[in-house]
Amino acid sequence: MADRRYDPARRVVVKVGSSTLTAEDGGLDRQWVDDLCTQLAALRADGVEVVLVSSGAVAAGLRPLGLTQRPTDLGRLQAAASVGQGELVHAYAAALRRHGFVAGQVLLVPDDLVTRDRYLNARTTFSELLAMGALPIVNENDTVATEELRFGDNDRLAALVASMLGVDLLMLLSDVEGLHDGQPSAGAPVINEVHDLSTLDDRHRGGTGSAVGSGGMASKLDAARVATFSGVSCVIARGRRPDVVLDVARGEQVGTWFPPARKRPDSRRLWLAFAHQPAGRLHVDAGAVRALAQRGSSLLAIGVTAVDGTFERGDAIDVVGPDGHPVARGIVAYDAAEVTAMRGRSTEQLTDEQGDAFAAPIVHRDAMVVTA
Ligand SMILES: Nc1ncnc2c1ncn2[C@@H]1O[C@H](COP(=O)(O)OP(=O)(O)O)[C@@H](O)[C@H]1O
Ligand SMILES: N[C@@H](CCC(=O)OP(=O)(O)O)C(=O)O
Repeated sequence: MADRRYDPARRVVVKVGSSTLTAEDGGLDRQWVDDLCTQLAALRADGVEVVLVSSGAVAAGLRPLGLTQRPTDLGRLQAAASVGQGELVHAYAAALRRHGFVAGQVLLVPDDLVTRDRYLNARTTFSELLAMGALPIVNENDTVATEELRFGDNDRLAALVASMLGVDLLMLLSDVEGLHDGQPSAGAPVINEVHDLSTLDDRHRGGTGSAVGSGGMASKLDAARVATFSGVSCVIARGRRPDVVLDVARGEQVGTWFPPARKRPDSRRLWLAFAHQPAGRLHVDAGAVRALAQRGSSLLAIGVTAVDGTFERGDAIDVVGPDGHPVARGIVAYDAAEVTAMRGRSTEQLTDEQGDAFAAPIVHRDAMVVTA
């Protein structure tokens, strides 16, 4: 078809938000869950590998616990999620089974992706589930995630899973037609395509979102950044649009499309860029930014102007340009005190003074991913 945006996807992550899953009374809309599963099963029957990231645990837990509205305190939110997650997966598993497919539950917390061996382990589990024809259903492990150690919203979690699995397409299904050029309630039109996320501003990032959702548009745009950097197409579309999953998977012009920004970087760099939490920041001068971003060089001490944080050798750090924007993330070869002592000095000066002990770059280019 001439008006396709991209070739039909062979491997997709579909994320559905609480705002789409919930009925008028705030509980789980089982009829919509059935309809979604009919679409997912049709894709799967066509040979497309599908991972579903579904919010809605808290929403699904409200009614069984006799709650009439979403609690605000962490303890009761976690209790509601504990009850609701079972309800949610049961609803998906029952609906998929009617189409002959099996669901597998995957609950993740950020630590599962931060440590390299756990990241690889999670990736293997997904691959095995997909190879066996099952449909992984993912959510944050809300009952154990703490305020400080959360993905925060499932848009980010879905983008990390899409990046980790190297899928072709990430679909973020919400209660809006796509990214509006301003507040949807004020009649701002939907943007069809976004080729450069840096052209968007606060008008597009909007507020925190609907009453039941948590991230709003800002978290979807952050997810689009992670996806497109990872070589994954991203589409934001309305979850209740008939056949939305099938149409978006085929590349039809639905919602807002964010084409991949680059070819998929290698898996280790993607993990470094997104899953890893930086332990500190290195501020660098404009010359170092050019060397990293344009020439793919290693970061040398001479370009470092300041050091934030108390990191150890081997920790992940962000490299920040003179304007305060991150330009790269990498594994640092020295601890914070050593980098502080070395900063601004040439490799020759350092070798003259210290011998070979400080001759290596601060961050070697093989252990760095440029994100600017
Ligand atoms: N520029 C914008 N375009 C579209 N939606 C926006 C925009 N700014 C803010 N929003 C809000 O984001 C909400 C969707 O986010 P959220 O409630 O977190 O949904 P979900 O539960 O699907 O993740 C919309 O209902 C809308 O009110
Ligand atoms: N993990 C939570 C959902 C958190 C979340 O990101 O919600 P949403 O913004 O609706 O996608 C739950 O299952 O209720």
